[in-house]
Amino acid sequence: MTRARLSAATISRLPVYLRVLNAVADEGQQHVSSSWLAQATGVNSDVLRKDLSALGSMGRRGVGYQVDTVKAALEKALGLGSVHPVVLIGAGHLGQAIAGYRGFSPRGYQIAAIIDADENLWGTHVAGLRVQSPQELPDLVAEHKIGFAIVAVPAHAAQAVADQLCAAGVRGILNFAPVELTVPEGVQVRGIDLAHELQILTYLSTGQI
Ligand SMILES: NC(=O)c1ccc[n+]([C@@H]2O[C@H](COP(=O)([O-])OP(=O)(O)OC[C@H]3O[C@@H](n4cnc5c(N)ncnc54)[C@H](O)[C@@H]3O)[C@@H](O)[C@H]2O)c1
Repeated sequence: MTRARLSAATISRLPVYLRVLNAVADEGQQHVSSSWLAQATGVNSDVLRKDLSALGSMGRRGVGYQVDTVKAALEKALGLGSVHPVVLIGAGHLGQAIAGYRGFSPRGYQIAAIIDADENLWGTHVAGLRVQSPQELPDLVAEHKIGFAIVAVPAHAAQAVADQLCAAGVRGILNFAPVELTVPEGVQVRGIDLAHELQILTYLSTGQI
């Protein structure tokens, strides 16, 4: 199995399977059936079986899935098990909330540095980390071997920030700014837009935006 063979849709479901299996493992359960796991994750059982078979041959007829085995395969596929340092760009309202979020480290991500262009913020601390200037970005990326960035700057600044990140060697950007980023081949961008999600929800629930 190579991770590249998984579709984006499959990859997006893997954390959901893992979250449910972690809860099951915490309760001491060792096996789950595919139909139970499908229901618990809200995924069609054919889709679930296909997703998990892409990670290896794990399910056994009559026994189901061994929780630890599937968890290990999911963690490996998602690159968990090691800590991924992340740089956060933008220490404003959203940046501060992200920096304070405690859900990253249990899943293998650690905010290693925070950058902001506002010199009034340099030297102040957010979630225990010193806010640093954009000039320090290349050194920070190299020093902490940072591969990922979270962008929480205004839309008009986001492309320039993305350019700086790519030049510094960052390979993956989680972008909260409401703008499409252009990046070189080999760099991945995932955009998150809560208003956009609400619009989709509105359409799905009322048929109107
Ligand atoms: N995706 C979402 O659902 C969602 C939700 C809230 C906010 N946002 C977006 O997140 C971004 C931040 O929102 P906010 O409310 O935190 O704004 P904010 O104004 O409170 O903070 C933005 C911070 O970015 C800094 N900044 C500006 N240009 C910079 C640059 N070139 N390099 C480094 N830092 C720079 C500013 O100094 C400021 O501290 C905005 O683009 C906003 O639209 C997205």
